[in-house]
Amino acid sequence: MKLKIAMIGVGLIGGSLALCFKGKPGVTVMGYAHLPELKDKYIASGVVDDATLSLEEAVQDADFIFLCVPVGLLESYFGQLAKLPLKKGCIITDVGSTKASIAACAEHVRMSDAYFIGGHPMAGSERAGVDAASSVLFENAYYVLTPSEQVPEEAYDRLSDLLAYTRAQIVRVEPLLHDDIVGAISHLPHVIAVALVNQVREYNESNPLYKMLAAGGFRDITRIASSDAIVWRDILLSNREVLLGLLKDWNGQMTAFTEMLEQQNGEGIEEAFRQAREFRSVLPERRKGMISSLFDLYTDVQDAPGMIGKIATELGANDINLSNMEIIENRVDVPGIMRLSFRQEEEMERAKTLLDSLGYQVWV
Ligand SMILES: NC(=O)c1ccc[n+]([C@@H]2O[C@H](COP(=O)([O-])OP(=O)(O)OC[C@H]3O[C@@H](n4cnc5c(N)ncnc54)[C@H](O)[C@@H]3O)[C@@H](O)[C@H]2O)c1
Ligand SMILES: O=C(O)C(=O)C[C@]1(C(=O)O)C=C[C@@H](O)C=C1
Repeated sequence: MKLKIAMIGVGLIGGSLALCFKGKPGVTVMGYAHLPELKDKYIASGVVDDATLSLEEAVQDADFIFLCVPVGLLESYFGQLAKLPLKKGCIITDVGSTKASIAACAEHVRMSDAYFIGGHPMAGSERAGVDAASSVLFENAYYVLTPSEQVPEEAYDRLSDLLAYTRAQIVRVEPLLHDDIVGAISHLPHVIAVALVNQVREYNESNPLYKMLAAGGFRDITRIASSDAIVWRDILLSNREVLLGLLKDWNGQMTAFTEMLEQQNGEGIEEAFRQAREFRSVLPERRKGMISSLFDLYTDVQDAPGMIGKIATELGANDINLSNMEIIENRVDVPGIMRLSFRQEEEMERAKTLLDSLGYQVWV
């Protein structure tokens, strides 16, 4: 059986989905690019089988159309698709990080012969663009689908079957509930991370020691502050009402901390940390396939330039794939610390054993 899949927007998410589908039996993945340079890039990157600058050509005879553009562009694409001839039974889906406004928008546009099923893979990264795409991004992640009651089970099953190639776990959720929950666990954290980085950025203007001393804690809580500005502008504006409520509650949390500090309430602070640790300890494990799930090792480095090459060579010679390496502290008078990141836990363990045996002081 032949299947044509049209990817509208081939960035981090569209590109990662394309990589999951490309090369599967009978599947052809066609990318739509809105700029000539992107069309060439999509083809050269090998993420799609072909790419076109014509939306009509991209969706012609497509069995599935994936809208993988920033949320703010979806309304315009629904409008354009409604005017194009689509294959009977074609499934249109999106990957937007909000669902209620998108579902409402899709309902207003009559797309003859096609079904719309909202979607949202709960996996991603702070990176953007096709260069960041990965075939394992969705492995073990949840993939939310939000079909309306008008969508026949047969269409829902066809999309779920196709998404099996992502190795994500499909979960069906109501759009409004999705936005409440994802607002709290994804959108609010992005706002907090950005606000925190900007607060410290302002302090740093008067004293660069802020940046120099920023260590693990600051990095851990602020990785997502590097996320794409346009993608996140659209997400936050689309889930505005939910976020306004969440920010009110967040201000309440901050007020509680302010009061505990004013009253020197040590017990209250201890209790807040205990409750948070308990809840966090029952969150799902770091999911292996996700781009953001790197396994880190740390080691002391005396002479950084020489050491980087030496350690990379040792790991390479032992077939250990290093995903990233970075000196996170490097002052003339103090030994630096090097962070080595691996995609797989097993590779990190092998690197640890190897570096231990070579006399490096290594810790996880
Ligand atoms: N980044 C994440 O972690 C994440 C996770 C899940 C879902 N999402 C959702 O996925 C969608 C895409 O986000 P992303 O992270 O892949 O962003 P991205 O910037 O990596 O990809 C967006 C793609 O859309 C293309 N594009 C921009 N304007 C376009 C236009 N007018 N017409 C056609 N293509 C256009 C860009 O060139 C790019 O290829 C968003 O709706 C976002 O909410 C993001
Ligand atoms: O890991 C990250 O960098 C992400 O931001 C991924 C993340 C999230 O907040 O968990 C971001 C947006 C999504 O829509 C889904 C997942």
